[in-house]
Amino acid sequence: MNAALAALKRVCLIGSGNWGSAIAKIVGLNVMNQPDVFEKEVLMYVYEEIIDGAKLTDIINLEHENVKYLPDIKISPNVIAVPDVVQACTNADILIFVLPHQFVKETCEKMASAVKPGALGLSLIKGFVLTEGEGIQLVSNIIKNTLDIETAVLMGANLATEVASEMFCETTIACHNPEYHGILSKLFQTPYFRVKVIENVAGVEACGALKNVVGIGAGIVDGLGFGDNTKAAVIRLGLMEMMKFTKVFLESDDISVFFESCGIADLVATCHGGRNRLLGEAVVKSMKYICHSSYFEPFCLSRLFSAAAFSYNHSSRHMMFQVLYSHHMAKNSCLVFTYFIYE
Ligand SMILES: NC(=O)c1ccc[n+]([C@@H]2O[C@H](COP(=O)([O-])OP(=O)(O)OC[C@H]3O[C@@H](n4cnc5c(N)ncnc54)[C@H](O)[C@@H]3O)[C@@H](O)[C@H]2O)c1
Ligand SMILES: O=P(O)(O)OC[C@H](O)CO
Repeated sequence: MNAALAALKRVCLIGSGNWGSAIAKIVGLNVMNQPDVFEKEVLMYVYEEIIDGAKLTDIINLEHENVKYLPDIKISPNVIAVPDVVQACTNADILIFVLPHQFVKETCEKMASAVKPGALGLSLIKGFVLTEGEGIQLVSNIIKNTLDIETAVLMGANLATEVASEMFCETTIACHNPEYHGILSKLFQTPYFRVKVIENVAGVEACGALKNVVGIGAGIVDGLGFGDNTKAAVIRLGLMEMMKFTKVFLESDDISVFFESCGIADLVATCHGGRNRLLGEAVVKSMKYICHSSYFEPFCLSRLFSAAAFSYNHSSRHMMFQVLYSHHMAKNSCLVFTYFIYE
């Protein structure tokens, strides 16, 4: 192992929402319990908000609880909330990114001059970044290219509130450099949060992003009251589409990744207990009918990474749900999630 890897590691968290706060609980305790591996203090960048007249950072530092995004869960006191992202990342060796994907690029640009050369990035962000011109990009590539650091990912069937309540689950970490595998396990593994580390970063990350789309489809099925058999069909078809996407757009034939926690397990968890599922259900219940080719995006804001078209004909009970997620990616190529459900 090289000298840089052997020195004590300073960890920071970039993001502090529902998942960021749950992960802060794990990382804070693991860092404290391994003083031979990690520095004790973990700075956590918190996008400042005022809650009942008080700053969220002050509340977290006084009460050791993120009262807005993860109430009733205590975070260990060595996790210090800071509102300045540059302060949070300065001198850190491991930077854990857990922001909603739409904020990642601007946040990295602010951090660029302060990040330690040779630091390791780790993205827990599930989504793709869509920009005019460059099309769909992996979040890990945005971090890697903006900060010039190696970037790993962590994805899995990890609904934040369940993890925070210490209910058993598994997760998948992917990192190209095997020298980091051990330290990443030490940072995240607990008796209830079981870590497997592999090397297929793009495959793991694609699973985390694509399952959101299927989760919205599952919510639509729930909203329409179509039952568990239909939802199982959507999950199966969705998994096949996820595989097809990674083969076509990431040129990856590695299907083993779909059988890790980041794959089928996260798909099932999201389709039953995720917010993407809630979104799909809420859209159907609140709107009943959405014209064909109306754009889904305004309704779900950041939750969908691309434009989607949805149509439902109530009288014939025929539903079609499409996500045109490759529209901007390559000229003349367009892979489409399409669910046809007839009764
Ligand atoms: N919640 C889960 O169960 C869960 C589990 C696994 C992965 N994830 C993924 O983790 C990522 C973060 O999700 P979350 O659930 O923690 O978020 P969240 O929806 O709970 O919170 C949103 C966060 O964004 C912050 N924010 C708002 N405006 C901002 C800005 N302009 N700049 C920077 N930050 C801003 C808020 O302060 C808050 O911390 C997502 O990619 C999500 O898919 C979530
Ligand atoms: O609430 P969702 O749908 O964003 O899913 C949360 C997590 O990704 C589940 O692992």
